Amino acid sequence: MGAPDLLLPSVGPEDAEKPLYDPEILTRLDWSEVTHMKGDVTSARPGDGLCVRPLCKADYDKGFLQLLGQLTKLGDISREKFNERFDAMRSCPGHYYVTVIEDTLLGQIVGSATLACELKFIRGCAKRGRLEDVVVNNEYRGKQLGKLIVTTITLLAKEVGCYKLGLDCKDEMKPFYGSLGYTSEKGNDNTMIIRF
Ligand SMILES: CC(=O)SCCNC(=O)CCNC(=O)[C@H](O)C(C)(C)COP(=O)(O)OP(=O)(O)OC[C@H]1O[C@@H](n2cnc3c(N)ncnc32)[C@H](O)[C@@H]1OP(=O)(O)O
Repeated sequence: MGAPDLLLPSVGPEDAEKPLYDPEILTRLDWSEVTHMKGDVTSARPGDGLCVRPLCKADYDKGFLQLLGQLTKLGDISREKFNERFDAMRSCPGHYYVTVIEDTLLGQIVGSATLACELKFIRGCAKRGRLEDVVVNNEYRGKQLGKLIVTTITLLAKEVGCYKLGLDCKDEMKPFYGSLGYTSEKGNDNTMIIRF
């Protein structure tokens, strides 16, 4: 028996394409009351060559992390570390919905956002959603992909039973989220944090 090939990918092709969450949920989103998308764009009809779907491990090779690098500091993330984090998320069904837009013609991830769900005791054991890590590749901005990915996550949160969906953003982003139905609550428009 020869020495193991160290260049082999750590996951087989089937595992690489396995979605983080059931993509069927995306087919159930109700876009009927969304009026802010031009050209009747939805997650099912995102535009020529585009596809909205859950993250999969193969996206490591499709520029997913480089895209997140346009949002914030990324750090050094090996394939192994990425796969471990992906598996940890997939082992908590109903909690992590990392959703991407792929340009299928180029095989590149060009947009992403995450719905993270938090289970509560309050409100009769309710579920609260958080919209996280919204980013569109800078070469694709201004083409409604930001609106598309945020609206997809908003409808997804409703579909999976969140009673509310929150986000933190800089002041300059408030008009963007405001145009998509998000509001600051009266007397509670400051989110306070402690960084570690
Ligand atoms: C909860 C969070 O994750 S907050 C972090 C948000 N992400 C970032 O700041 C990362 C860097 N920025 C980006 O990736 C992109 O600029 C995004 C995601 C904010 C917007 O993506 P785009 O694809 O350019 O947005 P899209 O084309 O859908 O624009 C929608 C509307 O929002 C407006 N808009 C877009 N970006 C901004 C902005 N930074 N500030 C104010 N308005 C904006 C557009 O002018 C457009 O208005 P229109 O419909 O009247 O033409």
